[in-house]
Amino acid sequence: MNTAIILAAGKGTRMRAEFNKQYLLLKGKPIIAHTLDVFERSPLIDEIILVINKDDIALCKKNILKKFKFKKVVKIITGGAQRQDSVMNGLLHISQESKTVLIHDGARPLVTKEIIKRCIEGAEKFGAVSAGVPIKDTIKIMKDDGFVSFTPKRENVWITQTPQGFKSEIIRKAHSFAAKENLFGTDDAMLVEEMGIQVKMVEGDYENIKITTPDDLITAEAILKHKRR
Ligand SMILES: Nc1ccn([C@@H]2O[C@H](COP(=O)(O)OP(=O)(O)OP(=O)(O)O)[C@@H](O)[C@H]2O)c(=O)n1
Ligand SMILES: C[C@](O)(CO)[C@H](O)COP(=O)(O)O
Repeated sequence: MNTAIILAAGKGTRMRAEFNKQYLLLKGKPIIAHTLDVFERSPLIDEIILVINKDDIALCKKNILKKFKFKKVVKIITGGAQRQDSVMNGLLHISQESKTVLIHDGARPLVTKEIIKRCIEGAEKFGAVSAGVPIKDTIKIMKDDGFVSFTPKRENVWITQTPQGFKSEIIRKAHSFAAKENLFGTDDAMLVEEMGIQVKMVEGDYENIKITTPDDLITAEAILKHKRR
């Protein structure tokens, strides 16, 4: 059984919208509905755990789940203060039979069934994977004083995306380990790496952007218009 944990319990601060960015419309449809739709339509996903803000539950049930008839959303869980806490809450509710878990940002609505497939197959084969794309620009690692510390070789630098996929026992152990050691990661793969487990990068898509700031909405609209999705 394959489970998707879809994270939508953030505050969307950087979006500077009047309400949570997950419910902003993209081509007339809420961002979170776009995201859920791709996982709903993937034949490889058996169940979806949706993690949202407590205050959004009633609206989400009415305007998203009922309206778009998502049948694979088996549980709606409230998130936590940090993304990592929201993931942990989601992990506590996956089915016992779940062998593979994909963890995905609800704010990445342009994910595709092909990326989902690569992440599931990669997680089954390697135990831990992350979607990503090779960086196109040169990266500078900075010192606190604003001067460059060093420039990593571009061929070794990827932009991390989601989904990130894991064998369920690996990601459960990683989050328990992080909680015990008081480790914080901005993604889930970091926590697995901290346990000395290698994470394999799998091909994401440059269009699989995270809707974080207002300009990302313009980019996403343009991608959807161009793709006529
Ligand atoms: N406590 C949190 C924080 C984030 N997320 C989710 O994790 C994804 C990636 O986080 P990000 O893009 O940073 O969203 P926000 O935290 O809402 O944005 P900001 O940092 O601008 O407040 C988003 O789908 C967000 O809803 C979550 O479920 N729970
Ligand atoms: C998980 C992630 O999307 C990988 O790039 C990113 O780390 C999420 O960061 P955020 O600050 O929670 O958006």
